[in-house]
Amino acid sequence: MPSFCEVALPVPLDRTFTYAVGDGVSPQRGARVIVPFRNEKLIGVVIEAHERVPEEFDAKPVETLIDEEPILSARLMELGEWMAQYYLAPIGEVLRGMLPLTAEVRRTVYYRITDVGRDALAKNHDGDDEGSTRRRKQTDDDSRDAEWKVLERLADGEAVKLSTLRTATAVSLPLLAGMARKRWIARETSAMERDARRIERHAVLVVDARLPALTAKQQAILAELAACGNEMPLQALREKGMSASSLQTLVRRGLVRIEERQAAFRMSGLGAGKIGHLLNEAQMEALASIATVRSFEPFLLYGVTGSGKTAVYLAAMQRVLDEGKGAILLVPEIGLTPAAAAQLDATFGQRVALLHSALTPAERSEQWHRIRRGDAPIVVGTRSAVFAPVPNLGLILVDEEHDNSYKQEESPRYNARDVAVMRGKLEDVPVVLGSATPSLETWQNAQAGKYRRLAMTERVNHRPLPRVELVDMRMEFQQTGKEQLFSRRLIEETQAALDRGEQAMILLNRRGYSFVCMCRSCGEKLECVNCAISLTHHKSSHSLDDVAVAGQRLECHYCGYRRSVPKVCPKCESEHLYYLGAGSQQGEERLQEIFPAARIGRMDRDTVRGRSDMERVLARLHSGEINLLVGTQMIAKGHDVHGVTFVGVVGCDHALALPDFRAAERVFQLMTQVSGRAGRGELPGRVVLQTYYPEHYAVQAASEHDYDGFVTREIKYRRWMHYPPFGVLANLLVVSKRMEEAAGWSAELGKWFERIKPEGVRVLGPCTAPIARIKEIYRFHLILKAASRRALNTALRGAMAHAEEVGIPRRNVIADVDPLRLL
Ligand SMILES: Nc1ncnc2c1ncn2[C@@H]1O[C@H](COP(=O)(O)OP(=O)(O)OP(=O)(O)O)[C@@H](O)[C@H]1O
Ligand SMILES: [Zn+2]
Repeated sequence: MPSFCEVALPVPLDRTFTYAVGDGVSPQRGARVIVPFRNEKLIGVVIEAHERVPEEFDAKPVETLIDEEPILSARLMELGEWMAQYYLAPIGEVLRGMLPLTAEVRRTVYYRITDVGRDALAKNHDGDDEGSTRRRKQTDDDSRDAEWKVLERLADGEAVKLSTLRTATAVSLPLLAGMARKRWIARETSAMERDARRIERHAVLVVDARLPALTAKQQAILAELAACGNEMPLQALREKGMSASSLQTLVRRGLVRIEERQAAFRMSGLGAGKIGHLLNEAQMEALASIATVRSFEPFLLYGVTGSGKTAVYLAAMQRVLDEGKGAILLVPEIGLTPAAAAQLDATFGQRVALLHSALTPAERSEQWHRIRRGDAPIVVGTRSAVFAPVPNLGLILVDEEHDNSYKQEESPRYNARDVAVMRGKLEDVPVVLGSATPSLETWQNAQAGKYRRLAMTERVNHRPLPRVELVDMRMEFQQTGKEQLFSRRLIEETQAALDRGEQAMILLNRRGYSFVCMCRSCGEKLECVNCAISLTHHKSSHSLDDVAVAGQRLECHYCGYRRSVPKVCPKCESEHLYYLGAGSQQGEERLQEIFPAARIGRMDRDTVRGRSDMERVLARLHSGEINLLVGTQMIAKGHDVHGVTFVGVVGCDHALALPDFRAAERVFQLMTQVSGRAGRGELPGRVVLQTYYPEHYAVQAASEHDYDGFVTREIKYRRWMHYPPFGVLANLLVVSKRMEEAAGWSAELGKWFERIKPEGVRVLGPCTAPIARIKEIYRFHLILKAASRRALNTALRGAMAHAEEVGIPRRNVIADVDPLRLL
C-alpha cells in the first residue's frame, strides 16, 4: 500500500503536491481527491501514488477520495501531461479544464477569528473602559461597529459559516474581505461531494384516491397530470403556471405524491431533423478514405463552401458507431446551430451528447457522465469537447478547423484542433480536420505529407460558387464625393435580391454603433478606464422580443465597462465630439433607411447572447420572415440558408493595415466563408466585396475562390519571414496591476534572454503589449521566435524557472504558445 500520493491542484503553479494517504486507501492515478490546501479544501487529481517520504515537510493527509476508480483514463491523463508540457500550463489547471465537474462539489465558506483579531477585540474593550465617547468619535462609521459585531460573534474561536455570520451580523462581503486583509479573521472553505446525478422531483397522481371537492386550481393540476401519463416533473408544472400551494394541498390530501427521480436526458426542443442525403461521388470518396483507417492518421478534408462536409462527418460517425465505437465532432463556438443539432438528433437520437457553452454546470456534468458510461458514444461540442471521456474512441473530427474559437485565450492556452490531433495519436485513431479555408499550419502539414489531403472541390449538385465582384471604395469615394458605408453596387444588388423575393446577408464585422468616439478640439480618443481600448458607442437597443435591453452608452468590448455618452470631451470640455467607424447596429439603421420595406434582422453579440437567440434568428431567416440579415462574423459561420442569394461584405479588410502576420489569412478566410453563404440552394449566388485594398492578394484570391492561389502566396511570405508554419512562436506576457512591476519584471526576463542567448531562438522585446492594459492589468511582452519546437520549449522553460528564482509570481508570467494574436 502506498503511503503518499502526488496531487495536481487547480492553482497556477507548475508542480504537484504530496499528501499522505490513510491505511487501506489507495488512490489511483486519475482519481479525484479532496485535500486541504492553505485555508481551503480543494479538489485535485491524483498523478501517482508512491512511497517517497517528503523530506522537508510533513505531508497532510488526503481528506476524501472521491473516486475509487480513475475518473480520467490513462490516455486522458497522458494528454493532460502533454498539454502541461507543450503549453507550459500548470498541470492542475489543465486537468481541471478536462473535468467539467464543478457542479458535483458543494463549497462552504467559513470564517474564524485570528490572534490579531482577538487583540483588536481586546483593545476595543479596553478602550470601552477608558471612555466610550472617544472611541465613538474616532470610529464614527458604521462599518467599525459591524466589524466588532463580527469579531464578537467569532470570539469563542469556532469557525462560523458565512451564511450564519451574515444572518447574525448583517455584515457585507466587502467588509469581511477587508477584515480578512487586516488578518483579523481567516477564511476557510470546505468542499463536499454532491451527488453527480441530477435529481428531479416529480408529482405523481395517486390514481385510486377518492376525489373530494376541489378548487379549480387543484382540478387543473390533476387534469394536467392525468393528461401527461399521471406524472410530471415539478419544474414542468411550475412552468405551466400551476399553483404551488394548491399542489401542496393535494399532497396533504393524499391525491398527489412527490417522488424523486434521476433526471432523464432530454434534447431540448429539437424537432425531427432533416434526413441525410445519399452521398455524392466526392463525398463517398472522402468517406471511404476515412472509414478504412483504424489507427492514427490525420486527414485534411478540404471542401469548398457548400460541398457537403457535414454529411461526410455524419456518415463517418455512423460507421464508427456501427463498429461499436465512439466519435467526437468538434464545432466552432457558434457552429452548433439548431439545424446541425436537429440533423444529429435525427441521425443518432439518444446516442449523441451535445456539449456547448449554454449548458449549466449540472447539465455539463450530467452529459459528461453519460458519455463516460458509454450511453452517448457520439459527442458533438465546442472546444473542451476534445476531452470528452468517450470509451472506445474510434474517430475525431474537427469542423472548420481554421476557426479561432478553438483557441482558449486563458490558462491553459490550448488550441483544441492541435489537442485533437495529439489525442488521436494517443488513442491511435484517425483525426479529420475539415475546412473550406484550412489554416496555413494544417495546409503545410498536408503539403509535407504529415496529413493526408482529401478534397471536395465542387458544391453539391454541381451548384456554382457565387460570382464575386470587388468594389474599390476609394473609387467609390472619388465618384460619389461622399464617404458612404454602402456602395452603389451593394445597394443595387441587395435591392435586386429583395425584389426577386430572395434573401440577402450583409457582413459588418464590428458590433455597436460606432467604434471610435473622438474630440475634434483636442484629438482625445475616449478610452475605457480599465483598458487601453477605445470605447464603442451603442445606441439604445431592443432585444428580439422588443424589450429594451440597454440604453445609449459607451462600452468597452474587452471588460464590459459602460458609461453614459458624454456631452463634452472629458479632457478639454469641448462640445465637438464625433463618432467614427460603423458597426452592425449602425449598419442595420442605415439599411432600414435605404430599404424601408425590408424585414431586417441583426446577428451579433448584442442581439444573440445564447443558443435560443441564435435559434430564433435562424428560424426567422429560414422561414423567410427576415429577408435581410446584417451582422458580424457570426453570420459567416456554417449557416446553410437556401434562400440567400446575395452577400455583401463591408469593411472587413481593415485588418490588412495592421502589423499582424495572420491578417491576410484572417481576411481571406472571413471573406471566403461569408461569400460561401450565398447561392447554397437552387438559385445561384452573388457577392459584393467592398474593399480599400483591391490589389491585395488575399482580397483578389477571395474574389476568385482561389484558395490555392492565396495559400501559395501566403506560404512564400511566411517561409521568408520564418513565421508559422515555418517556425514556432510564443508570446511571453508579463502582467501586473502596477505598471512599474510589469515593466521591471519583463526587463528582468529580457536581460536573462540576453545573457543566456538560447540557441535557435530570437527574442523580440520586451516592450508594452499592443493592448497595454486590460481590466486594470498592465501588459508587457516578449515574442519568441524559434526554428524548432524543442528550442522554443526549452527557452520558455528556462525563462519560467528564472522568473521563479527572482521571485516573479507565477500567475504574472503567461506563456502563450502558438498564439493566434500577439496582442
Ligand atoms: N449528397 C448530397 N446531395 C444533395 N445535397 C447535399 C448532399 N450532401 C449535402 N447536401 C446539402 O448541401 C448543403 C451544404 O452542405 P454542408 O452544410 O455540409 O456544407 P459544408 O461543406 O459544411 O459547407 P460550409 O463549409 O460552407 O459550412 C446542405 O444543405 C446539405 O443538406
Ligand atoms: Zn475595458
